[in-house]
Amino acid sequence: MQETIRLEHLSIGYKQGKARRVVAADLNASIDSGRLTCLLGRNGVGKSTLLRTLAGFLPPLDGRILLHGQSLSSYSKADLARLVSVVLTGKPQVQNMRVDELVALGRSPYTDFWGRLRTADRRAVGEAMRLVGMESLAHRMVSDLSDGERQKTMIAKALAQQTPVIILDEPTAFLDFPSKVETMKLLRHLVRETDKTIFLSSHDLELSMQLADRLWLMSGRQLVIGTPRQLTADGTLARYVAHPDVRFNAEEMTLAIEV
Ligand SMILES: Nc1ncnc2c1ncn2[C@@H]1O[C@H](COP(=O)(O)OP(=O)(O)OP(=O)(O)O)[C@@H](O)[C@H]1O
Repeated sequence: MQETIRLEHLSIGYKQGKARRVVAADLNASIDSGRLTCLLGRNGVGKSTLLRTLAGFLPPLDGRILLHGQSLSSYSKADLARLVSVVLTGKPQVQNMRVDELVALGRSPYTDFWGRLRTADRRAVGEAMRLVGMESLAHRMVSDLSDGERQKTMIAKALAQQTPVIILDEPTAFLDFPSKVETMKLLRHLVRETDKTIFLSSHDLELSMQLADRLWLMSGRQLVIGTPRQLTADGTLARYVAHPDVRFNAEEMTLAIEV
């Protein structure tokens, strides 16, 4: 287990002409390998903005991000593609291809100009589809997939990329309950077995509380970080879910709805 990503006085948000829309400011934190870290927070609080900034898709407004001790902005696109894979929400732009072809795009940092797959690439693609349970749909068109199947395909593409860091924006959003559990358990297993760094956002609070090693809770402009046990013990999670009809069981880390 070691520090992979460090946020130093990081401010995130959007530039609109000369105006700046600051979503969160002065974030200081680090993400370790070998741990599953889940980012929680209400709608619109800035989770996707943070993930997109950590992935290098959005420039920081202030401060900096270090990846393996080096400024994220100093990496070339090619180097970054071998270090960080990203699964964002929303439909992939490529629809007119087969599932196995889309997953194989995850190998592009390693293939030649023509994208020719070698044995090792094919093996990585097959293994990634097996891990997410998409082997039987390998030859289906992406445009014909359900939302959940498409989500799994995108996770397989990220796994095929074989990067030490994986960033996922709501990877369980469209999945049915067993698939949510399987996906979270797969990611948890991966960080342990391969010492990867996995950072994901989620609205599945119970799953995150029960399966994450660390939680990041964004609220207002604040970021609270701790293990699920710590954030339960200090009342942070109870405050986050506070609602007259919701009972938070801190012992079992479950939620019950009063009817
Ligand atoms: N391209 C953009 N330009 C300006 N503001 C944006 C842009 N994209 C998002 N925002 C704003 O930034 C804020 C944070 O949005 P973000 O998508 O990061 O939230 P989120 O926590 O991921 O929300 P959700 O849980 O609903 O997905 C919101 O107020 C949103 O309206």
